[in-house]
Amino acid sequence: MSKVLVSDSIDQAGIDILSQVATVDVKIGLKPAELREIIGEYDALMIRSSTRVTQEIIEAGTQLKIIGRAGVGVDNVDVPAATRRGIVVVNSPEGNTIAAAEHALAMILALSRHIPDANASVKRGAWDRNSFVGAEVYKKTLGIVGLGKIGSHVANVARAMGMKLLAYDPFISTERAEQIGCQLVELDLLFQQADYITLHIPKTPETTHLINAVTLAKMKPTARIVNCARGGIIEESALAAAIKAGKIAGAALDVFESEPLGESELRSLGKEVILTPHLGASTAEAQVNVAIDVAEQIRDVLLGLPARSAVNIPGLGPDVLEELKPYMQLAETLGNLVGQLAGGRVEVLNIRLQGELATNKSQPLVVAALKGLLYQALRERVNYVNASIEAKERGIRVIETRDASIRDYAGTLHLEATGTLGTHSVTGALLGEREIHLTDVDGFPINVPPSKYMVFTLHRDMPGIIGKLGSLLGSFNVNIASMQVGRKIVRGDAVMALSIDDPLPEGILDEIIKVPGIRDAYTVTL
Ligand SMILES: NC(=O)c1ccc[n+]([C@@H]2O[C@H](COP(=O)([O-])OP(=O)(O)OC[C@H]3O[C@@H](n4cnc5c(N)ncnc54)[C@H](O)[C@@H]3O)[C@@H](O)[C@H]2O)c1
Ligand SMILES: O=C(O)CC[C@@H](O)C(=O)O
Repeated sequence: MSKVLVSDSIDQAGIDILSQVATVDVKIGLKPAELREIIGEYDALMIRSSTRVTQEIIEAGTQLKIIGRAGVGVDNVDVPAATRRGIVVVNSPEGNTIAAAEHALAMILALSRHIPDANASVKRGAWDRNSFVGAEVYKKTLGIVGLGKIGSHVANVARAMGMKLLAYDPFISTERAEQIGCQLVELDLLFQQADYITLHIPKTPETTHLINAVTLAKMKPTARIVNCARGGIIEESALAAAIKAGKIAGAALDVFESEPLGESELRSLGKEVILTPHLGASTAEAQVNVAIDVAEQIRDVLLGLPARSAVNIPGLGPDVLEELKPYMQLAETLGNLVGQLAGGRVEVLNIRLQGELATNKSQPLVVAALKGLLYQALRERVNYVNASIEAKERGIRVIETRDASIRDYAGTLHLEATGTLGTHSVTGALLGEREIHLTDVDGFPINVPPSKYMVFTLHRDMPGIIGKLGSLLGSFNVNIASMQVGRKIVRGDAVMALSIDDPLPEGILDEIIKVPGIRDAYTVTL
């Protein structure tokens, strides 16, 4: 059974899912050296934001197949190091969207009405109504930096509160911004006009210290700024100085340049500054969402299935992936099969997507086919993350063609592998949306579900050949589960596909090839 290490606090709903397929160890608060010491035993690691998964940890995780981040940001994971090692990194891009957006909105209102300090003063025994006169957000301008998932939800709620919305996001269209009721503007204009500025962008080299002494100087003296995105987008020393000097009115921060927040001038400021300890995602609902989302992906990857939100393989929405998953399994099976038929080193892989597949995203299918093709060479080392890199390094040329015409099946996938030992091809389709069927081998039509152990022969279609092969296998105690012949013309060349119950014992393939009429034979394990 696989082993999963959970090294940050994760909702039980996630642990329950992982326990269906793995032994789960929950060890919270491990020091880096302790994590490095034990990570080698585990197939999967599930974390939140506290565990730092450095290159050193990744290198020590010799069995690791997947790292699951129960949340959005993967800035605590060395993703390039994981990719190099073929480890899938998954996250939960949407599980805590609402929680983070509501935290930002709560910060805006709390800043406007001095809720934290007013609360603290009443609890101290005071009844001071004069020190906490606030400001309304109604008809005020909110500047949203980053109009993605969280920024858009903030916009929707803020609009309902009667705020005027400006947004800056160089990657979204004016139409999209207008749909959400935002006017897309340049950053400087947003800084100049906003009464409230809320940040919902990732931390990148471009966004690091986006809020600094220079940009703070562009803001209104009454402006308040909220950061529930990532620490480091605001230069904290410049922010503290600007607030002290009255250059802006206040700030609410949930995230910090260094977490946990250590010595900081921000701690010493009054009611104009609100600080929370990275609580954006900390709602019961969000924690259940992200735990389930990530645990399901870890479970899938441990079962050999693709993950829907892998950050280091081509991104696909969950809906698209759900639809493609069975076809990805088809592609992988066909890749594995054609690789074994071709034997030797494959130099060119032709992939034809037919029917409904021709209009689909092909990249995941190509990756799955390559994963299957390379399985014989690389075994468990090849996966959806590194299959393309491995194929490239081996000089495998991939040629992709599409044919939208629909023949016998809604969608078929055809793979042809040319290698040092010749060319072979296989075609497959899905029956009833999930059941894989081989529909063609080397140009001969067949219709068989693939099985774990198979034998294929290329032979002359002539009387007695099936009986002779059956007797030969019987004499070696090989039990045939099913058999089918595919031919183009009567008494011409034909292909036989046999499913057998156990692996073909050594040496029997040579005996099969000696049967008169059989020209070639292949044994395959899928
Ligand atoms: N505080 C928390 O606990 C918490 C919880 C969840 C998410 N987050 C953080 O919130 C942020 C937003 O998350 P999301 O889910 O909305 O992400 P998202 O990817 O849906 O949206 C991010 C948006 O930022 C835009 N963007 C990128 N670079 C930009 C730039 N230089 N200037 C302006 N816009 C830019 C993108 O186009 C995108 O629309 C992330 O940093 C995420 O890590 C924090
Ligand atoms: O509470 C957490 O795990 C952090 C959540 C948040 O920062 C995220 O990136 O999803």
